[in-house]
Amino acid sequence: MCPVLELTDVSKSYAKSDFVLDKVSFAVPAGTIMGLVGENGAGKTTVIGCILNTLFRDGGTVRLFGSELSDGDRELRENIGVVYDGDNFPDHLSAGQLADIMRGVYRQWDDAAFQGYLDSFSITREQKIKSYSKGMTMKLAIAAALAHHPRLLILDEATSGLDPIVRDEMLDVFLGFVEDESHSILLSSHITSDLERIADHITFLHRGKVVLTASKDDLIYRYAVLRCKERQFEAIDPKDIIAYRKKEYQIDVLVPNGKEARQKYKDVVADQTTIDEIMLLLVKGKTK
Ligand SMILES: Nc1ncnc2c1ncn2[C@@H]1O[C@H](COP(=O)(O)OP(=O)(O)OP(=O)(O)O)[C@@H](O)[C@H]1O
Repeated sequence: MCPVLELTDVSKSYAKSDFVLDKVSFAVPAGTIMGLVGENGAGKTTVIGCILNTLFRDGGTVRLFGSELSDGDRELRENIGVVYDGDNFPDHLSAGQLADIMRGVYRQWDDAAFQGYLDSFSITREQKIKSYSKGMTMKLAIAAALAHHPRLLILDEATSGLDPIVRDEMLDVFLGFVEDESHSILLSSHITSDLERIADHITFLHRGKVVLTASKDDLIYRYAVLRCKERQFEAIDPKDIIAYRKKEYQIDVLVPNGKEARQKYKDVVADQTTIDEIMLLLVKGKTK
């Protein structure tokens, strides 16, 4: 089966900005959740804009469900649900009024499903969005994105700003969504604990480039960080080093296979790592 979403060498620059999105490639297979992480300004929102054609790409291709999205492509758009961190809808509307609009936008709009989400999120049809809390705003956006039965959900920092309880609830909704193996999610987030909980794969962006893309289980259970003294560091084969960071008393070295490294470099401590630590090493560290 072809990936639900596939980016190949997607590039983008902005006028009056040094930032360049540089040949970004990754794929999101059906039934999986891809986490997109990177420092502020790494290019996550730009990637999402290029996927949705809201930004003009300088080069590269984006394939959704095996086809390229064009501006008037209603069929493909029906199959994508999008949730942004900020304002998703005009705030003078109520959830009920939003449903009336969405019914005209999406052929697949399912009012019963929308009502089901509203009920489970404790949102009434009458209350105006302007009086919502941040959590309610996000829940409404997620309900609206899911109610037209998309196959791909794109979430740009959709869980940031939510308290741990609401976040946990939303993560369960996302996991429920991908139980259908034709569904997928691309989720950009700073909250790496969320990604550790739900992502199947993680793509790390740094200064507009993909610096690493791997399965979450590999990142957590296969990759490792070696804690080295200078002389131990010098003995490490550069081919084994993804990134390293010199600290006051030790050098942390990210390697792709902790088990192999433990056998090869017997006197070095090799720790299991976290998405946060990997991101720090990729962003603040160096490559050999
Ligand atoms: N319209 C624009 N014109 C010029 N530069 C822009 C524009 N939009 C974004 N940029 C620049 O592109 C870079 C990437 O921004 P982008 O919003 O994609 O990053 P991000 O990873 O989503 O960041 P954050 O985590 O802070 O939301 C930044 O340096 C930003 O200033």
